[in-house]
Amino acid sequence: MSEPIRVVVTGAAGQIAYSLLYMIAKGDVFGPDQAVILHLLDIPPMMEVLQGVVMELADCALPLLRGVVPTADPAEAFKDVSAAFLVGAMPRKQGMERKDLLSANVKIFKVQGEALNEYAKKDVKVLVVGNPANTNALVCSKYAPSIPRENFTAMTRLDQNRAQAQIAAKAGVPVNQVYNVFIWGNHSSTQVPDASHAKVITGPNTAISAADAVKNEAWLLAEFIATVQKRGAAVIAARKMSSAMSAAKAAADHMRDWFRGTEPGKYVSMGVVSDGSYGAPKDVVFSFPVEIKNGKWSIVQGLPINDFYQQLLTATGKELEEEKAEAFSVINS
Ligand SMILES: NC(=O)C1=CN([C@@H]2O[C@H](COP(=O)(O)OP(=O)(O)OC[C@H]3O[C@@H](n4cnc5c(N)ncnc54)[C@H](O)[C@@H]3O)[C@@H](O)[C@H]2O)C=CC1
Ligand SMILES: O=C([O-])CC(=O)C(=O)O
Repeated sequence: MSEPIRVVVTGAAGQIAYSLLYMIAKGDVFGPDQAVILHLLDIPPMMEVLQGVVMELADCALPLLRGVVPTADPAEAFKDVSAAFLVGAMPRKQGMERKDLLSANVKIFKVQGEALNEYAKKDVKVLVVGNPANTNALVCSKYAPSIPRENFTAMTRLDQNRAQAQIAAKAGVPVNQVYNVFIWGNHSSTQVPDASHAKVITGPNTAISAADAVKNEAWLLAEFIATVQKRGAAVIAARKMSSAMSAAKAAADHMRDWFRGTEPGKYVSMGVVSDGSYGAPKDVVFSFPVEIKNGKWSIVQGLPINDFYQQLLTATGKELEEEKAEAFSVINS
């Protein structure tokens, strides 16, 4: 058993954290041999609620959990952390787009970027979940210049998991028989769920394209895309609150793969600072298919993209550039 690592979860008294903390503390993310000390950040009015979460974590009697630090002080929360789940932010309500949260949330990520810069380990891996996640991650990275930009990522794994589940249901196979469906661009309704490279496992050493498995190209190009793009809003309409259990699972998946790597030939979606690959605008946080080895992600290169998807990629990239401009005008106002 190695030394415990320190992991911060912000918004620790909120709904996503309620599921996520359990997954981290029981070893789903950093593995069964990695002990953790959890730093729980929330705002001062939530400290009593947070104490309840601390009590429940103790009552789970989890052997990998070696300490819990509940706090409202970013300096204490980010001190020496190796991984940061930035969840704490306002969620949207019915009828809103995620970018409508920019003015409420973007300043949180400036403050937390500064705190990461000052107090976290320099190799900290940061996952931004709070919406609008891509632009918040970009802002956070800008205010943490001493930490490499590739250490700041935004969550599009929930969208990928949704896409995988839709294809599995349509093809009539378990979800783990579907791979290489991924998400381009923004975690917003302009995101591009791309099944054109996806495969469905049909036997011990055989796989066919998702198109052949679902036998319905029109569905893949229209209803599938729209369902994934609008799934967050559909959950809000039904639950009157935004996705939480599935968001926590996706955050755990994202960080697990980042720390522990992806299987050869299998891609995952991550919002990362764009280098302009596939014609995406540079210097926005854009979701790409990535492969991960030794704790480092790299964008999968050379995938053929047809005109249909290219147009959608251009539109989601444009939205990210607009969000970026708005975010910095809010910060500078
Ligand atoms: N990227 C994605 O796929 C997804 C993102 N989200 C986003 O995640 C965020 C959190 O969602 P929920 O947990 O459902 O919300 P919630 O309202 O249940 O919890 C948010 C928590 O953050 C805390 N908080 C607010 N400002 C903070 C600050 N400056 N520092 C630390 N904590 C702070 C609040 O007090 C609250 O306890 C929302 O912005 C939501 O839209 C939700 C689902 C999926
Ligand atoms: O839809 C929302 O506002 C929450 C979210 O990001 C999602 O469920 O994908």
